[in-house]
Amino acid sequence: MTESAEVLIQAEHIPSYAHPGDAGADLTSTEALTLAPGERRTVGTGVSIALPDGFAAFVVPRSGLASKHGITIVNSPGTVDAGYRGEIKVALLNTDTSVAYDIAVGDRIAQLIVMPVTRAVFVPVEHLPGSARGVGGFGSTGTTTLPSGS
Ligand SMILES: O=c1ccn([C@H]2C[C@H](O)[C@@H](COP(=O)(O)OP(=O)(O)OP(=O)(O)O)O2)c(=O)[nH]1
Ligand SMILES: [Mg+2]
Repeated sequence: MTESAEVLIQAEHIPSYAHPGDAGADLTSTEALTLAPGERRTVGTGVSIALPDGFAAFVVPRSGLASKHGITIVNSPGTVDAGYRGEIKVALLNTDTSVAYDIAVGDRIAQLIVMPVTRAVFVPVEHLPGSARGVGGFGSTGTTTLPSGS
């Protein structure tokens, strides 16, 4: 990862990248709580940032919490706008149907990915240009392996 951007921050715990080259910086919980099976809760991180213009940050789940415990984020990826100055919060969901999940203060609950974004200039038209895909979507190509060369 070669690109970097300066992001102004106020935080109890500065989000940290676990390894060089990681895309996501881990966000920690400011609260101790237990997520009952099926429960969702919006949890504080104690982090407020000012992104440069032309950037956004995305709050995304940690794969370990998801695969081991079923902990995900309801609105993933949560979008943090460049103009947002409030506390970044994480809308956690325990998808497990039988096991509660305990979170302690300082636990890493999500990760933040900072990315450049493009604002669209929407141009209304009568007809959209054709494309190879056309209107096919939502599984239109099936699930089995495509023939090689396609
Ligand atoms: O996971 C998230 C998603 C959003 N936000 C903050 C930053 C973002 O800039 C703001 C608004 O988010 P969004 O636009 O997704 O929510 P909304 O429901 O459309 O609220 P609003 O009407 O304030 O835009 O909430 C978070 O802290 N965590
Ligand atoms: Mg919004």
